[in-house]
Amino acid sequence: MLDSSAQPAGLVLDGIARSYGGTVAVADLDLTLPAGALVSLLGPSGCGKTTTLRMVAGFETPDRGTIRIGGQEVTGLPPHRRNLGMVFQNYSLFPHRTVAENIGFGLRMARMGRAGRDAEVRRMLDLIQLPGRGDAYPSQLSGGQQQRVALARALVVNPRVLLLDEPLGALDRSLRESMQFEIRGMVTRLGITTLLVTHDQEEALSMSDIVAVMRAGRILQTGAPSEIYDRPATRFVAEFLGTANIFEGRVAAGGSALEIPGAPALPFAGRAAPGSRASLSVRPERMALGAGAEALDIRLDVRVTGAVFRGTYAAYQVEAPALGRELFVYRQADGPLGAVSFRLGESLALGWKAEDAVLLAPEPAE
Ligand SMILES: Nc1ncnc2c1ncn2[C@@H]1O[C@H](COP(=O)(O)OP(=O)(O)OP(=O)(O)O)[C@@H](O)[C@H]1O
Repeated sequence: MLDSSAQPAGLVLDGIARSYGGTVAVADLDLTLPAGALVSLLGPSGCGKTTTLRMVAGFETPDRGTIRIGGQEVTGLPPHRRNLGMVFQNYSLFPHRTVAENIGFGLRMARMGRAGRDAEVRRMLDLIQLPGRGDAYPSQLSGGQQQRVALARALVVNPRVLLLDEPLGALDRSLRESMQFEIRGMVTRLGITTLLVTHDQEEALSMSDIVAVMRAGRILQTGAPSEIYDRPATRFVAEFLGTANIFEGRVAAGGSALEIPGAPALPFAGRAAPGSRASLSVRPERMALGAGAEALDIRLDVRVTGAVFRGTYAAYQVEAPALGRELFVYRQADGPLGAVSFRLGESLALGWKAEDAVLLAPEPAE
């Protein structure tokens, strides 16, 4: 078997930081991309994603820290000596050059001969499923096709790392979804180490091997998509990745349940110091309503205050008098797709398992 520890990581960011005047854009960030992995930086606007990507590309110099690609330090190298491929949302194609000329541009810069270039361009056109379209101009292609050409232009030079900055941001929803599959498939086939920057949680979760959630210049949590979604480390991560029911209270004597005045104790997975303040997160789809709630660790009486049809599931808002608040519950369709089966005002049991209540760590100071 291959010893993966013998292979250098695809890309390593070691303690990189960058400030502009008094603004800290990126603060001592560590991130390792295993060779061939697609890793995304996910976070809200202004959290430092683009600055991080620009330091990897060589458009910005870190104030401190090092960047290594395939084991080689590149921190001080200019962009053209790093051998990277880049696709940006607004990194448009040359409008007055054909698709083939656009794709072959990097090879011409590298002084590859005509015949070699033509063969490579044909190979890339097949890869992006636009065979025979080399003579078209960008304006004759759809937005998704143009973005595929931009991808081909980035990949044709066999870069060591591919950088994608909101590559699907300009596309409409249905096209974005098919492009997510396409880019994911291409990265897997080529085995190219890829860093994706996005503020779209669905895009990060569906495309990545590893997601790093950023806030205010720092990474809050790094992990496989299912890991950060199901076991968020902090309230910010829980809420940025989707809807979360957050409970705040004090840890009970045994260290494994949360006490909220007036409500039954809420057991959770793991342990915390008895008497300390703590928060729990429970995803709406981990909660059960009605008959499904009977045998679960936590049961509350609730009343339905909102019900909406979401296609493959129904979303409910329910009021829990014991907690004095509303909660969100998603229920997969068991009959017709996602049909709403509970009525407004109906009183029901709500329940969840202790293992689905995730203990959150305090948010690091900004
Ligand atoms: N050239 C610059 N001069 C001054 N401030 C900058 C510069 N570039 C970035 N910043 C600041 O650094 C912080 C991080 O910006 P950055 O663009 O990296 O965030 P981002 O997460 O990529 O956001 P967005 O998704 O909106 O692009 C912001 O506060 C931004 O205003």
